Amino acid sequence: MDASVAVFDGLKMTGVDFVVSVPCINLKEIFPMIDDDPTMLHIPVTREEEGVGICAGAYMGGRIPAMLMQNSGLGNSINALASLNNLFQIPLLLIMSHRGCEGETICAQYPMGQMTPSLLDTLDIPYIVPTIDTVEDAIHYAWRIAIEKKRPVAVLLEIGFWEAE
Ligand SMILES: O=C(O)C(=O)CS(=O)(=O)O
Repeated sequence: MDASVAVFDGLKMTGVDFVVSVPCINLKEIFPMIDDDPTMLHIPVTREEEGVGICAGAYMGGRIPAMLMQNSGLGNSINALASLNNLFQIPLLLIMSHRGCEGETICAQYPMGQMTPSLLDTLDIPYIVPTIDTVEDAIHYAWRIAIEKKRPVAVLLEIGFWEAE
C-alpha cells in the first residue's frame, strides 16, 4: 500500500469533505488526490493559523474539516488552536507531517521536530503516531476523539511512515 493513498483513504473513510493545506514535501502526493475528488473541497493556504480559522468556520457550517500541514506550522498556529478551537470547543483533524524526527536530513527541521510532541501536550491536543497499516483507522479514530472531546486531534506522520511503503 502506498503511504499517500493510505492517508487519502483514511480521510475518505472518515467522511472528510473539506481540506485546508499548507505544503510539505511528504504530503505532496495527497493533494492531487484531494483535488480530483469531487466530494472534497480543497483550500490551499499560506499560513496554518489561517487554515485553523477556515476549518473552524467549515465545521460550524456542517463540514468535516481536516488540515494537512507540516509540524513546523504548529508554531504558527498555536494562538489560533488555543484561543479559537480549545476555547470554543471546536473539533479539528490535523494531519501533520512530522519533520525533524528520526531520519531527518535538514538541520533546520530539528528544533520544531523535537518539540512537536511536547507542544501538542502543552496545547492538550491528543495525537496518534500511526504506521502505514494503521493510518486509515487512526484518522477515523482521531476524528471521533476530536468530536467527543470537542478539540483538535493530530495524526503525526513521522519520516519513517513514508519510508515504510
Ligand atoms: O519541502 C518541504 O516540505 C520543506 O519543509 C522544505 S525542506 O525542509 O524539506 O527543505
